[in-house]
Amino acid sequence: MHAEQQTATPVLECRDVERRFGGLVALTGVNLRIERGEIFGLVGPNGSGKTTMTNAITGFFPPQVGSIWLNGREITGMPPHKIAALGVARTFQNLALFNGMSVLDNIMLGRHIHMKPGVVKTALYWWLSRNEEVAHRRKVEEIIDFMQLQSVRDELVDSIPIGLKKRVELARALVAEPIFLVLDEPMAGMNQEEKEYMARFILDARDERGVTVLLIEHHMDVITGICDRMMVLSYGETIGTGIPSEVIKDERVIQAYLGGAHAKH
Ligand SMILES: Nc1ncnc2c1ncn2[C@@H]1O[C@H](COP(=O)(O)OP(=O)(O)OP(=O)(O)O)[C@@H](O)[C@H]1O
Repeated sequence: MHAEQQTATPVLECRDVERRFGGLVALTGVNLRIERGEIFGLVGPNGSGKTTMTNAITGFFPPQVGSIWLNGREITGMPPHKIAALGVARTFQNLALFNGMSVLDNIMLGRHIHMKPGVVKTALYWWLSRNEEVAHRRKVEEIIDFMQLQSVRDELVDSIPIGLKKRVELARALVAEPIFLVLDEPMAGMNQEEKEYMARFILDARDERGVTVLLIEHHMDVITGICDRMMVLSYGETIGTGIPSEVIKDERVIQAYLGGAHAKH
């Protein structure tokens, strides 16, 4: 999808977002519009505000100024679990898996937003709960197949390599059946082959599961390879937005980021 295919209601819209931490302005005047089915890249040097942006969108650190909209509904200031329940899933820059638990159980945790709580219900309507559990398990198995994790499904998550751990994180996000997926450096620490696999899974998540993606990534080859559009942050401000092949030629972007020590290929 390209910019000219804009839909009436974007999946995600940020209007004039500002986030401060004490005296530090981590984001200011950030406007962002992500259309349905886009893979949107967010790049910038270390400390430019990328993770702050994901934390603002997912409700962990709401903006103090501006607003955030999901499918036309304002979500500014909602707690993270409510935003998750509206269809936003994320993976974290530093792995957030539960060591000591299997790959399967880690992925199963991603279903919690679809599980109905209540001991009473479980006790009185055990048969209904069982049906529900079967449905959750079916979804989890579907995603394990989709992410090609069958061979490690029963392994402890601590015992598998980093490339597979990142895949488990993506699987856990996908079992939540999100409409919008925020990926914070999903390829960090990966070798070339693992990066290519991950890029393929992200494309398939969009193409086969209809997920719209915000992708934070330092590797510019990944951004230019799979993103429809991108935005560049520098010191909390937007310095470029558009189609990757054009944005990477912008002099300001080259100065702030691509020509700097942070660019990785
Ligand atoms: N919880 C916080 N408390 C205080 N300062 C914070 C907090 N989170 C982020 N910051 C500051 O906000 C600025 C932006 O940080 P952020 O982590 O969003 O950058 P980033 O672009 O994601 O960097 P990196 O590529 O290193 O992950 C930095 O100066 C950082 O120190």
